[in-house]
Amino acid sequence: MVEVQQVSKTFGARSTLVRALNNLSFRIDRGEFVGIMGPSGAGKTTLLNIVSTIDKPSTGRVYLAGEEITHLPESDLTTLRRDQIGFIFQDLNLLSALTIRENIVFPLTLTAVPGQEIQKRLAHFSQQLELGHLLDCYPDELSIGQKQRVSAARALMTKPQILFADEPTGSLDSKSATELLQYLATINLDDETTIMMVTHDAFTASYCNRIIFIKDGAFYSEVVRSGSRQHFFDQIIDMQAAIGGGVRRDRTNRF
Ligand SMILES: Nc1ncnc2c1ncn2[C@@H]1O[C@H](COP(=O)(O)OP(=O)(O)OP(=O)(O)O)[C@@H](O)[C@H]1O
Repeated sequence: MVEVQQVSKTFGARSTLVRALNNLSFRIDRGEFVGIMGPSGAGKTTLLNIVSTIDKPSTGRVYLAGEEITHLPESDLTTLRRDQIGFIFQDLNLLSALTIRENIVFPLTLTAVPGQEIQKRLAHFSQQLELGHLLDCYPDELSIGQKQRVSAARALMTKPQILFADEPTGSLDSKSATELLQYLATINLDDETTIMMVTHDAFTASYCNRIIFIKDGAFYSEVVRSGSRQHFFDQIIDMQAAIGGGVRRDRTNRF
């Protein structure tokens, strides 16, 4: 579903040159729920931006659902984003002049999805994410956690093949975070939505099936879940300790 081949990314030039990604390669199969972790400055957000078509690599290739996206013209990227990709990013990008209902259906307004189907999905996702009572409110009237759930519902409305998430629980209290993660795990299992999620948090990461650790823009290691979530969490914590370099560690027991 995702293939990253020898991707490098540099910013700036000469004395200000920063090598954010350095010859990075990996793949994510359809239906996987993969976490990207690593120390601050490792290149996680740069990687997510490149794989999710927001930015381009300096060198290397990226394939999404079998299609090389690295050299696709902007018009094709727009279609790809609209039809196949969902985003849950930290800056929620909700449109303040629109109601929650309008925000959630917004990605489908320019598609051929029939109105009846849009209403069906709206009912489904607003029920799943407990947003039914908020549909006529405006974003400014909602808490951060509620806005994050709206952002998730909006991302899921197009039934994306792949969902990209950047610290999706970053601004949530632990109850809301757990609910959102459980929901992501459910759509990953039930709808086979492939998920790639950047996070610093081992508890959040423990909902994934596999974690790719990067350091200094390069592949460092990976951990695959084989047993309980608690055991996976412990393995992630151990890898964070091994990788060092300013990784935030939170051993708090949230299970
Ligand atoms: N637009 C940019 N211009 C210049 N340098 C950049 C730019 N974006 C990222 N960088 C640099 O690239 C490196 C990787 O940054 P990136 O944000 O991808 O790391 P990260 O792993 O997501 O970090 P954090 O965990 O702190 O969010 C850092 O050294 C950063 O300063």
